[in-house]
Amino acid sequence: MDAILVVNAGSSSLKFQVFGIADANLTRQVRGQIGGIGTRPRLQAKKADGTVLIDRSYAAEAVRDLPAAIAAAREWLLTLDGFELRAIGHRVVHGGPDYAQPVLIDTTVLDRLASYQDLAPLHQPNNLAPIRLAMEINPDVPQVACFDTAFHRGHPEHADCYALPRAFYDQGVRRYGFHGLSYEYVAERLSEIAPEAARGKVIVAHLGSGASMCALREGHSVESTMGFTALDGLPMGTRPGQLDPGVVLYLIIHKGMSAQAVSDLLYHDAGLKGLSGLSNDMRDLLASDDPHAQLAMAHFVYRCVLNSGMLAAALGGVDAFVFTAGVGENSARVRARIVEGLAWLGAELDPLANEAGASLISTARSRVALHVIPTDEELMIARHTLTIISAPNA
Ligand SMILES: Nc1ncnc2c1ncn2[C@@H]1O[C@H](COP(=O)(O)OP(=O)(O)O)[C@@H](O)[C@H]1O
Ligand SMILES: CC(=O)OP(=O)(O)O
Ligand SMILES: [Mg+2]
Repeated sequence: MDAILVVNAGSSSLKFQVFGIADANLTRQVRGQIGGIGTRPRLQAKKADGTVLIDRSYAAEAVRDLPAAIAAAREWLLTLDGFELRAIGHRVVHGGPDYAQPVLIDTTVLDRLASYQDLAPLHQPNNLAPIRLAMEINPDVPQVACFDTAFHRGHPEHADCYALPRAFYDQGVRRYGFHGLSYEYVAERLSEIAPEAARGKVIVAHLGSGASMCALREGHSVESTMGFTALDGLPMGTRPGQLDPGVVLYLIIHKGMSAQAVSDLLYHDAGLKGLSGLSNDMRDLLASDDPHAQLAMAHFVYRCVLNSGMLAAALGGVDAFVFTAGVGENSARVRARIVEGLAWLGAELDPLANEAGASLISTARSRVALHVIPTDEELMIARHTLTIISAPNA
């Protein structure tokens, strides 16, 4: 069967899917991931009908980072047969000022994407490594890069800029926003399950290991909590979220930290991990009664609520609020605590629906419809990839 392989390297997971192509349509064949990288690594993959193909746990040290996960996933993917690889679609987190659309990859594109590596050090190297590998091994299989930043590129300039001298904006110092493939999918899915709300003012909270929120108006992104890099906005597994830039200056000037040491701190040792001193994995914090774990949780919830207020202001109101990604899809407790903080917007949780993992978790009288929509970044990547390889000049 002709197939597209999709690869999505996040900060705590490597996700992959195989889609069959029949009559220019995509059919999901295999969906898998290595999640919990560095904490509780687990390789899982299923066929579209739910048949388990593999479910294997590893010691934390055995898959301690993304490169190790890429190697483990590759080894398993090579055991799959029955697929004729027609293309590979990749999530590439940073598209910089150059890419507002998915693109067919060649060495020029690859070099340009590599030049954004310092703007997304936690992701970009892991997004590009599988591309290089496939170029070497399968040079004839087309590869397509799909960007987290692309969905946000229509922001008005006053939202896209920082209050810095103009030259910096022209050089690419802009508020890009990330998780765009997830927001693109959620916007589309919401238009199917709640078309009226989807035409209105919607906040989507993508709460995973990386976390951000997006304000959607009529299905289009108008604001994001993330900016130039994926450090801004909400606190995350290992990233602090919004931080006074004065802290960075203080660390360099008064604490003698090098740029690399500050980068390591902000990308690897801050966020839930830094504040709790325990773990970057929300499940560990939820299971702990350690006061530092509880502080990290309280901070996360508080910042989610504060940022919701900011996005509500950007939209001038909120018709619907959507939870997605690892924490948003799976933790009823975190959802309940965030919704408590949204009561001032008229949001009212249906606790039973929330505990049951329903798709609609608000009461009938809630002024904000509350949804849980499992994201599918890989489906968006597969669609973009198919479009690009089907174009006449591809
Ligand atoms: N049942 C759960 N309760 C709370 N958090 C969860 C649960 N399941 C997964 N998570 C969290 O989801 C995060 C991973 O989400 P995911 O969207 O896959 O992240 P990423 O793509 O950024 O690697 C992890 O931090 C994990 O703790
Ligand atoms: C951009 C980003 O933070 O992605 P992820 O949540 O997959 O780590
Ligand atoms: Mg992710």
